[in-house]
Amino acid sequence: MQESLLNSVIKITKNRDIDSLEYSLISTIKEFVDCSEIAVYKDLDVQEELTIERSLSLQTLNDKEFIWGPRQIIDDPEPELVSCLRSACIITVKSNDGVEKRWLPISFQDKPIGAISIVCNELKSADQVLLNAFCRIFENYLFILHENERDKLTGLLNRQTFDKKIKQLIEKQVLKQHKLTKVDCHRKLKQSSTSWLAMIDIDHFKSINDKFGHVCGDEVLLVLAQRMRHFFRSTDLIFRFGGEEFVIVFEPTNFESINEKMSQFLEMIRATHFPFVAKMTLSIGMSRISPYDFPITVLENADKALYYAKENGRDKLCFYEELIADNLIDSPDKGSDIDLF
Ligand SMILES: Nc1nc2c(ncn2[C@@H]2O[C@H](COP(=O)(O)OP(=O)(O)OP(=O)(O)O)[C@@H](O)[C@H]2O)c(=O)[nH]1
Repeated sequence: MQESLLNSVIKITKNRDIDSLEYSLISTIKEFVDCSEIAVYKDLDVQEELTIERSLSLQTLNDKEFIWGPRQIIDDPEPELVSCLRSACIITVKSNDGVEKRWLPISFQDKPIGAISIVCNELKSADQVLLNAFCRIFENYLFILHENERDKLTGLLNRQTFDKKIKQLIEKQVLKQHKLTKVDCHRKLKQSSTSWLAMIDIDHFKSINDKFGHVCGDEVLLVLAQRMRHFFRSTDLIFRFGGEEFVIVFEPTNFESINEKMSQFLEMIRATHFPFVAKMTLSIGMSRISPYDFPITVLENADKALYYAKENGRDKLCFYEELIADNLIDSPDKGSDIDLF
């Protein structure tokens, strides 16, 4: 027991990203505690309101079979989960047939940010001690990983994590594509839906710095980052890529939807009153992420579209694929001067 426990701790602390950490935590709990369901919940804290996402779950079907549940926003969370998140206390509910559901809070810098739920027949006191210990290890390690993945000023994902995250996304798409080729008619239906990458750059940001100083420039960056977090879905990955440059990787959707969403975003930014600057605009270059693309190619494509937007009046959204189709930019073989790592 002691040896396998140590091995589990080693397994948990081997992780280098938060998604794998959640996966290890659930598998470890499953290994040591006899239960039928485990899930990790997160409070996404959108516009200071409780917005709960179930980031990962495991449901046992029988001795050998279980299913992993995907990331999902919970529109109607159970009141016990809400209480657990609000009070940072363990909440337990026992049904008449003896099945127990327990919610354990997960805190980050003393603030509850999520919870682990577990369903089992009877939670023995030794299991309770283990569960609490696993949650504390998870919390501590979450803190370290969070610090490594995030940009210090804005709290958005940093550039160093981009490569890993986009590779994971492309791998997922390739797998999906393989499955769909087996069901050809399904593929036709889904063809127009792909992931997208947006490269966003503030227009004339240097003049904000020059006029008001770097600290005020930082404040503008911070407000923009908050606006982006509130405007886009929690499942979209938002990176601060460089000084005043941001990259967003979107979940699969079709051209019309992403075009509309990004146009609304530009409109929202135009209407926002930023500190020190009454009006600020953005230029955006977009590129489709195809399953067999290299991350650098996607970035280069979005960068070319962004460059075109900057050269053609700024405050606009340009799609790489449209620019190519309309012969407005060079063919794919010509190089770009994007500086990668
Ligand atoms: N405040 C602040 N400024 C930064 C940071 N990183 C980069 N910058 C500044 O961002 C500015 C970027 O300027 P440029 O690349 O010339 O572009 P721009 O003025 O935004 O003009 P266009 O992109 O051509 O519209 C420079 O003044 C940098 O010093 C940062 O972390 N904080």
